[in-house]
Amino acid sequence: MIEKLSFHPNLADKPHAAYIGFQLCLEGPFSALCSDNVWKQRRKDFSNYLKKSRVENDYYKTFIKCSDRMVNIMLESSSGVDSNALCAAVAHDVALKSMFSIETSLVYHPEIVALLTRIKEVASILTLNSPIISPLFRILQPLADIMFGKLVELRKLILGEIDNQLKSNQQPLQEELPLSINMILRIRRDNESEKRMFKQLHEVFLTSGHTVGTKLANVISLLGVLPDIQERAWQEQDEIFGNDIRDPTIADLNQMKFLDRFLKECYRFLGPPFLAKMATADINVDGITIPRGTLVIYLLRFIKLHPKYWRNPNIFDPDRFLDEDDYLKCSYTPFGIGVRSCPGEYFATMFMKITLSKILRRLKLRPVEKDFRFEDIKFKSFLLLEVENSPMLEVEERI
Ligand code: HEM
Repeated sequence: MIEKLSFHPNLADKPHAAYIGFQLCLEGPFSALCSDNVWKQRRKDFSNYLKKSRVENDYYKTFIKCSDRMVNIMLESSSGVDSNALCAAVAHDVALKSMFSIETSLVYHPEIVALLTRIKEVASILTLNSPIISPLFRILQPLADIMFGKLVELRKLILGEIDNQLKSNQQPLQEELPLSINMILRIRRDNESEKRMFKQLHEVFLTSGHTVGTKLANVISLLGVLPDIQERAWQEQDEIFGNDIRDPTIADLNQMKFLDRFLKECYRFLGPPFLAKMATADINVDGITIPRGTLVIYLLRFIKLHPKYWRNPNIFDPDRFLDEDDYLKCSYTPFGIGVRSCPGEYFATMFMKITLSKILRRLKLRPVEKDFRFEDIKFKSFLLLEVENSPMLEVEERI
């Protein structure tokens, strides 16, 4: 049923009421309607800029550089690693370099990262409470504008840099420019408003940086509290690399089957808790009619932990994915499903695998608070499901 619904052309719009927090700051594929030309064009852009060949050829070096920097910072953190702050910073550095062609070192500026984190939290809270907040929307809009106004400095920096890049590209070859510049060129050509430009840039920034930062931090927390799993993941790295300290190649990454299963199991616990869609016309599926205008919410959290679909669903067991055929494809959808599914899946997965490979080979992680176990982890529902009480992690170098 979910599969049929997800690929149904009349059930692909993200209803504004359900994603209201994000409406305040996004205006691109994420929040536009499928019938809207903005969605078609931006979706094409995202898909083009995030395709496999581009990720492997254009972004690989950035992934390696940023993950090296992150491992070094972890090694220097004598009082323990706050994976949330570190991963958010690294992910935004990666996003700015790959999508905006801007070199940053946010890893050394926790105050900017803290601001970004607050903003995304407020947007998530607005979204999750939209039925209550919708009537107050008019009152909240100016407040939100003031709050997002705090991003002005960062925007200025980004736009200033983009302007420089535009000046040095008098006759730009669209394909070779970063995603953000291509978007701006088109927005200016079509005389669209500055506001729209900010929103679109913010969308690129948020979708590429926030999601990856949050998921990477959560995955590292889980690794830290699951010592047996961490050991198995390290053994796999040891079998592939032995004492060789080279960077992982694409072929190496493809060999990391246990790491793949570990990530999938992390996503089963940590993917989006829900997806919301709107029927734009009557839909008939399996004898059921969903009338036009119906808000359809997929309760993914419920499905991903339901004993009908998963053996021992509350146990963290990457090996359940060894016999994947046993599981219904649609009970596992961390990147969404259908025409609105996430175009950044390969980008996110590749960066995360490179970073985890580097961490596993060099470091052993354990919670500073010795008794902290997987069972102590609390999950909280934002737009993505997140770890609420990430433990500070102690780092030991593997020799
Ligand atoms: C671990 C990281 C990520 C996760 C878990 C994730 C998850 C998701 C989910 C669940 C959706 C909604 C799908 C739906 O409504 O059916 C989505 C949409 C989207 N994601 Fe991601 N994402 C991640 C990384 C990225 C990255 C790195 C980018 C871009 C660089 C990106 C860009 C987008 C865009 C543009 C959309 C909107 C697609 C549309 O509505 O047509 N995401 N993502």
